[in-house]
Amino acid sequence: MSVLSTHDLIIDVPGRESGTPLNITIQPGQRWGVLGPNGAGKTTLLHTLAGLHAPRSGEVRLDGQPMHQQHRRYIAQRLGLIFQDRQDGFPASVLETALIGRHPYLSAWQMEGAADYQRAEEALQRLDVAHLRDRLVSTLSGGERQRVAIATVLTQAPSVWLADEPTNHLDLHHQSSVMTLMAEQAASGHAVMMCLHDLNLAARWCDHVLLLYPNGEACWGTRDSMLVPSALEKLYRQRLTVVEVDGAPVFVPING
Ligand SMILES: Nc1ncnc2c1ncn2[C@@H]1O[C@H](COP(=O)(O)OP(=O)(O)OP(=O)(O)O)[C@@H](O)[C@H]1O
Repeated sequence: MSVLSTHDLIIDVPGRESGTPLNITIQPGQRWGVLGPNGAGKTTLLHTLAGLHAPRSGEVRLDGQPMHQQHRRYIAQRLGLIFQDRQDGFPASVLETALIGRHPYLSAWQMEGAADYQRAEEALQRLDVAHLRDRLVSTLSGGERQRVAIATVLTQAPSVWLADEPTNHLDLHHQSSVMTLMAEQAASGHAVMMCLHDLNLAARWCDHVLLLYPNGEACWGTRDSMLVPSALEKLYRQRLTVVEVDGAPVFVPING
C-alpha cells in the first residue's frame, strides 16, 4: 500500500500570490474530502498530487520519495485519478476504455491477457455499466461516462485514489454506490482523496477534510474538527443550518 504526502506544498494557481504550505499525509485506509468554492484550486491540488501539474514550491512524495524523481509507470501503478471532465478523444468501446486501466502493467506491445479482461469485466459490473461494454463511450450519457471512468480506475487498481468530484452527473443511487465503493477501497487499505462540492457527502463518507480558500489559505484535520458551521459559512460565504440525520450532520443553505 502506498502513502502520499505533501511537504510545504504550495500549488501553482495562476495569479495567486501564495498560500498555506500544505503538509498532509494521506495514509492507507483514510478517506479525505477536499472542500472549497469554485476556483479555490481543488482540481489544481489533485493534479499536483498526481504529478500532472508542477507545484509552485515544496514537493509531493509517494512512498517517501519525491514524485518528480519517480518513473511515470511506478506512479501509474499506484495512483489513480478520476478527472472532473471527460475527454474521449478517439473512438473506443466501454470495455476497451476500462482496459486502459491495465496499461501501466503492460509493456509497450503487450496485449491484455485473460486476467486483465477479468478485472475490467468485474469493474464494469461493479459500476453497473457491464451491459454497455460494446458501446462507444462517445454515445453514453454523462452519468454512464462517469461510471466508465471510475470503472477504468477500478481496473487500474491503484493504492491511492484521487477523485475529482466522483459523483458528478450521477443519480442518487449511483452516487451512493460510488461513495460505498470509495469506502470499500479505504477499508481494504487504499487511500482515497476526493474533491467534493456536497458538504453532506463529505460529512457522511470522509474521515479527514481539507478546506481550501480562494486566497490559498487552507486548513485540514479530522472531519469533525473541520466541518464546523462557522468555518464552512466563511469558506462558502453562505449561511447554513445543521440538522442531524442517521447520526450524521446535514448542512442546509439558508437565505439571508
Ligand atoms: N490555464 C489557466 N490559466 C489561467 N487560470 C487558470 C488556468 N487553470 C486554472 N486556472 C485558474 O486557477 C483557479 C483554480 O482552478 P481549479 O480548477 O483548481 O479550481 P477548483 O477549486 O477545482 O474549481 P471548481 O470548483 O470550479 O471545479 C481558477 O480560478 C482557474 O480559473
